[in-house]
Amino acid sequence: MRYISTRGQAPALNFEEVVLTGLATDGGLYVPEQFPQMSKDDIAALAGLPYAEAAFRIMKPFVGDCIPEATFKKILQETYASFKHDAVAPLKQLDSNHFLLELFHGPTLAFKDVALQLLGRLLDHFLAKRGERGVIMGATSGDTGSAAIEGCKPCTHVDIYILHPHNRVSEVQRRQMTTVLAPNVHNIAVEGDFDDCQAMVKASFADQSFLKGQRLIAVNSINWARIMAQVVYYFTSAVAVGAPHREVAFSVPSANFGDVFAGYVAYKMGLPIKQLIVATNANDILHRTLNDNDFSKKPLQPTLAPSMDIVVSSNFERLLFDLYNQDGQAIADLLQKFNQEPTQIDASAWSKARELFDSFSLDDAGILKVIKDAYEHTGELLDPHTATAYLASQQLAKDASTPIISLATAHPAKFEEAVIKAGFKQGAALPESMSDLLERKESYKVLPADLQAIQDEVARQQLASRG
Ligand SMILES: Cc1ncc(COP(=O)(O)O)c(C=O)c1O
Ligand SMILES: N[C@@H](CCOP(=O)(O)O)C(=O)O
Repeated sequence: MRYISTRGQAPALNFEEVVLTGLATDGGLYVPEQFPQMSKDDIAALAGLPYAEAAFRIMKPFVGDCIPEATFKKILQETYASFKHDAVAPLKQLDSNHFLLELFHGPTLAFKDVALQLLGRLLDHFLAKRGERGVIMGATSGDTGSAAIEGCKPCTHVDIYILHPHNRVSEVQRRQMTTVLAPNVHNIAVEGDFDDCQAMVKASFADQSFLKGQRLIAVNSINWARIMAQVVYYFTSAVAVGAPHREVAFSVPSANFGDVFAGYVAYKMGLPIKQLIVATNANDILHRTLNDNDFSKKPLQPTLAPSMDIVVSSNFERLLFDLYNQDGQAIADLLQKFNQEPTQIDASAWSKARELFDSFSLDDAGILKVIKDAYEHTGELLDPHTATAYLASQQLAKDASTPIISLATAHPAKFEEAVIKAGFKQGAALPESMSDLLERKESYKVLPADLQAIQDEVARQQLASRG
């Protein structure tokens, strides 16, 4: 399997190189040159398999011969043994046709664990084989950070720097990152928003001279392995409700577009997906683009679903690249225009997207109402991100005979403020392993949203720890 850049100029890479490279040298994101295909029989054969075995069959074509089969199987078994639920991503039936895919049974209670528990292990495997160390820089609006730290903390070959927007993540989210006091873990609270953090991480890939030759690695969904691992639960959940003999729809809380793009990859691989609903909070750029072809930025608004407080959505570029028939130059031109002024995507590309995608946006008042109503009707306490997808699935489902699966992307215990504002006396309880989280010692540095200041800090820490 070869991977190519969405901007068309960077060299093609294999899986190992893609995992260790992050952003392409032309500023694009890597995607497989062709999507591997799963036949009806391949998909049907996933029924009843342990999650790690299904993951092996679905991911193997992406990995190619970069990892020996037995080693990859072992890595997957260890990865998914870290989840609290045997099914890893269990499906709960809410009514005759509506299902909730619980993706929060990993160590940090969000869907990011599904991919980041794997990515940490893949990085250790490749770096150990090469006898190298790497520096990870990641941006988080709340969940990627802790999942990346948890996934990479045991890695003996990496130092990790996570940038989060200061005072814009929930207290539980912040503490899940800042109370990990391992010597290779560094937290930076940036006086800005998530877009600032993500832009500085991407700029650091473009010019890595501050690292004096050390390798820079991405843990955001820039990294293809993140998307690849998320493709698996689209297959496993669809098979559980009748695929490949039946079409399935998904409703996905969305922001950086990595999760729903993984659904698109599953569709391209042959999974019979009838509809992908992109659900957003009040930061509605994805909804405006998909619904009205209004591809324009609006100022970022802090919301009660803070992990989705994103305007510049990284992975949308991967979808555009596919819709534009892999024309990297056209993507580079479009994104340059988008950065300067409101624009539109090409009409035929947009129409193609509309055949599969629908979209939805929900403000804070709506989120609170959904949390309350869903609890009354189903007994499920939804987190504020999941709430957007839950309502979207009810309002946008195409027909009553297609099962629709809403992705539950985080555990409500991470978002006490929203749960209390929705009318509950207290937030959901944290699991036993985290019961003392609010008393643990924290360590993080507050820095301005200034690239030089961030890179100086990383370089200083690297010098101090590695000499
Ligand atoms: C809880 C939660 N739900 C949904 C999302 C959106 O996922 P994506 O960025 O892959 O679109 C995120 C993070 O972005 C998240 O942390
Ligand atoms: N919502 C994310 C934002 C980063 O997205 P990623 O999927 O590209 O890592 C977060 O919680 O940090």
